[in-house]
Amino acid sequence: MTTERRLALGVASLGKTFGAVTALSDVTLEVEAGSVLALLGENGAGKSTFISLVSGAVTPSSGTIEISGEPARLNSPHDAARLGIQVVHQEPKLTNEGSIAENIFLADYAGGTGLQLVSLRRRVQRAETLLSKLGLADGLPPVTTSVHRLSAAQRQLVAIAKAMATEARVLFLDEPNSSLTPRETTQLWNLVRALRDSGVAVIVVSHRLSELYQVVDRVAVLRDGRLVATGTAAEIPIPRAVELMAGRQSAPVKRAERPARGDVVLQMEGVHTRSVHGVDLTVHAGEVVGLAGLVGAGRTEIGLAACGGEPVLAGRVSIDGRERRFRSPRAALRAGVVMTSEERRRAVFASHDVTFNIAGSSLERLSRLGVLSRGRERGLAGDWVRRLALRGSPGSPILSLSGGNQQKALLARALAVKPRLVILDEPTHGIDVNTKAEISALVGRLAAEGLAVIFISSEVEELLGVADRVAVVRDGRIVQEASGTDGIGLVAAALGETLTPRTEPSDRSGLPS
Ligand SMILES: Nc1ncnc2c1ncn2[C@@H]1O[C@H](COP(=O)(O)OP(=O)(O)OP(=O)(O)O)[C@@H](O)[C@H]1O
Repeated sequence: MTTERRLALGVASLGKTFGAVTALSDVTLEVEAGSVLALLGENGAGKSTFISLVSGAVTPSSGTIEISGEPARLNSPHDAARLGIQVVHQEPKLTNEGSIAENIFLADYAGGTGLQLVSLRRRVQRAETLLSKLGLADGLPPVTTSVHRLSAAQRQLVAIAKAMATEARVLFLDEPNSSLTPRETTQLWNLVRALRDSGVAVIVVSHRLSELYQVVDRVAVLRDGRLVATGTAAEIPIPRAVELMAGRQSAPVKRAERPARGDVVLQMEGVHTRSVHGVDLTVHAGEVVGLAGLVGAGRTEIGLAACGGEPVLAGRVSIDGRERRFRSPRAALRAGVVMTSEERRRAVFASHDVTFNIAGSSLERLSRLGVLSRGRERGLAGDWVRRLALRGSPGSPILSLSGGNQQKALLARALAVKPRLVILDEPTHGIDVNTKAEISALVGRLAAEGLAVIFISSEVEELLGVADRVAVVRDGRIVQEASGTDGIGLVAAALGETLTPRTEPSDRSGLPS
């Protein structure tokens, strides 16, 4: 094995503007073969733009790119792929009907001709060989298994295997661990280490810094589109990275002291829906109740049952002591119950601007005699843009915002209706560390003013910081409840250590029952 340092990727003075917005400016960076680089930055700092430029999806406005020491002109992702650049996105685009083997070797269909160049049997063999070379043979079901049967973590592994089937030399992983349990993340990092040891340059974007730092060698920090620091993980430890990302020292966000909880706002008694089985849950005014559990455990479905998103088949849902049978989320909204969706892409009003995306659920309140006041709409949106430090002007198309900033707009839309009860489903997915802490603090302040909150999160640390009480959900049931820092801490520890991938058949949470 050679000890010679080889550059896998080099960019010089790389920049990109979108109209008046400078997304990336004058970035010069080198990434060695056989290393893992963390690309850090707050929401809107330019990370996705960097990936898009280097992977040929977007053309730079300025600067140069070198791949394996050779200048590269990338006119398409295909050009970049030929030169060994691959990107695995947070939700990998896999063909659900296809098997693992078919997905990995999709490129073996002759481009555009529909011709199958390699027999199925051969593909199965090649997939098995590749997976065992990558050390994944035991982490995945047989390669003939259909991809739609896989967990989020297994889909990530298949997407990486697919990227490696093309002999990638530079692999970008965009928020690969954001929906994974700690155990799944460990498995993913083992794969990343194996790739690094085989000479691949792996560049990882993630807002879950403590997990990310388990695997990275070097760190590069972007702020406002500029590269503000590079160094080893030891030279730029997490607290320093967070400061560099923000451009200021971040004061620890203190948990807001809350007065004693108020009256019961939500009461669910023996609630059954298609996927919820006999749930009892009470949330008081001024209380934040966390719902913990695996992706797919039924946390979202409990929220949907409370807000008219899923028909209640049996049991009772009461708001402020009155039984309600909401026929739709819109009906629940009128009663002051609102839920944010974890599926950002479906929840944004894609063809509208930031203002409408924030004010969209408050239009009745902003209207007089049925006429919408544009001034009040803009005022409301502007207020939330400031409160959430949302990066993007109120008049910008929502899709021109970075992912994390779109997420903030959705959160603002829910809070702007001044609800009695808000159900937040993974509200900080894709949100940077500082903003995440600010959002927890904001939720705490709103609770202190009397809001009742259900906070769904797969990040146990976050629940520890924000929730007064945590209910653990498994298979559509609440299997455990805990309150107080110690109780929640115990639940958090149990979740962190024992969660297992969701395709495992029997006991899926491993929690003490
Ligand atoms: N197509 C576009 N049109 C206009 N502005 C854009 C476009 N794409 C990105 N931007 C802007 O460029 C800036 C950088 O966005 P980018 O998506 O690269 O950030 P990011 O670091 O990936 O953020 P996040 O952590 O939220 O994903 C943002 O201000 C964003 O609004």
